[in-house]
Amino acid sequence: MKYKKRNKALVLLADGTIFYGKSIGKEGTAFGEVCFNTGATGYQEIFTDPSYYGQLMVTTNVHIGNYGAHKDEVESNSVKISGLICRNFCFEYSRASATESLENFLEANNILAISDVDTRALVSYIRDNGAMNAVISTDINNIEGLKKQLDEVPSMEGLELASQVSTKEPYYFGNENAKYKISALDIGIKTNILKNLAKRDAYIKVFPYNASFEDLEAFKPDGYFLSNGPGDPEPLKEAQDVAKEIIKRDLPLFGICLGHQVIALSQGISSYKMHHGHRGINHPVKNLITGKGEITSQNHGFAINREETEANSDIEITHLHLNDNTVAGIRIKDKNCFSVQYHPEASPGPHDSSYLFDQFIENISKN
Ligand SMILES: NC(=O)CC[C@H](N)C(=O)O
Repeated sequence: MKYKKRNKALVLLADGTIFYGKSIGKEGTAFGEVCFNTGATGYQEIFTDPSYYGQLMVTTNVHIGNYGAHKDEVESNSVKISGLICRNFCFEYSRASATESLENFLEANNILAISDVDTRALVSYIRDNGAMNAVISTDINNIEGLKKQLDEVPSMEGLELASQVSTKEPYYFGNENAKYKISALDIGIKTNILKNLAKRDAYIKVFPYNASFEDLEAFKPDGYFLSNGPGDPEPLKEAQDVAKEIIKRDLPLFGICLGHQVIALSQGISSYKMHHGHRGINHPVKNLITGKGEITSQNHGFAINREETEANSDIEITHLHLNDNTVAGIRIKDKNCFSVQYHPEASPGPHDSSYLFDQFIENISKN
C-alpha cells in the first residue's frame, strides 16, 4: 500500500459541534447540509445523484472506495455532493471491471473528502439533533472563520436548487423509433430513470426545469414525467404549474421523489422538512393497493403532509413508509397520475419497485 501524507481535517456543524478526521488528499473547505446514507453499496451512484446537490454526505458503510469507480455507474455527468465524510477510505480497490480508483474519480471532480471521522457518533448526533448545515475543512486552525462563513450558508428549507443541476437545453434519450414518446421535466434527473424508461420502449425528450407545459406538449408525447432533484419542492412554482396543467388535462403522468412532491404541491398539499430524512437502500414501504411490502431505495429530506393528503378526497395514498408512516406514494383519483417518494430506478438496487415503470407504461398504453 502506497504511503500518503494526509492532513488533518474537521467537520464543524452549525451548532458548533466538531468532529475530526483526515483529508484524503485535496485541501480546502466545503459547505452543505450534512446528511447520511446507510447503503452498503452504490457510493458512486450516490455521489453523482443530482438530488444530493448542496449536501455533505456521511456514508455509514465503514469502507468507501473498496470496489473503485466505473465510468458507467454514474447518475449524472459529475459528482453532485458538496463533500464526503467517511470512516475508512480505500485508496486500493479490488474489482476487475473498475475503470479507476474512487480517489481519482473524486479528484477529477474536485471534491473534498475526509475520512477517519467517527461516523457512528456523527450519524447518531444527526439522528438526535436533526439535519443541519455544516462545513468540512483542512483549515483546522480557523474555526472562528469557518463558523462565520457557515452562518452565511442558506438553510435547505425554502432553497430552490433544481435550476443548478437541470439541463440548460432540451435533449433526447433512447431510440427515436421507440413505441412511446415521453416528455420529462429535468429538475435533477438521474440517468437510470431515463434508462428504465428507454428499456420499456420509450423515447424521451428531457426539458430544463423552467420549461412550460406548452414546451413539453410540443413534443407530442404519450406521457409526462417529473423527475427527482435537490432542494425544497416549495419554490418550484413553474414545475408545479406544469404538473397542474398535465393533471387538469388527465394526461399520463408519473413523478419520482421531488417530482412526487411537486405533484402534491400542485394539488394544494403542503410539504415539510423532515427531521433528518430517509437515505439508504433498505427502506420498507407498504403498497396499500396490493398489500405487499417493498424494500426501497430512498433519498429525501422533505415529505408531503399526510393529514392534508388523507383529507383530500381527490387523492389516494397508495404507499406508506413503514418506519414512520410518512406518505411514500399517491395517485390522483380519476386522473392518470401517480407518484412515489422513493426510487424505483435504484441502481445498484433494490429492484422491488421497478413495477412502477411498467405501471406508467401501461397507463400510457391504455390512454
Ligand atoms: N431524491 C429527491 O428527489 C429528493 C427530493 C427533495 N430534494 C428532498 O430532499 O426531499
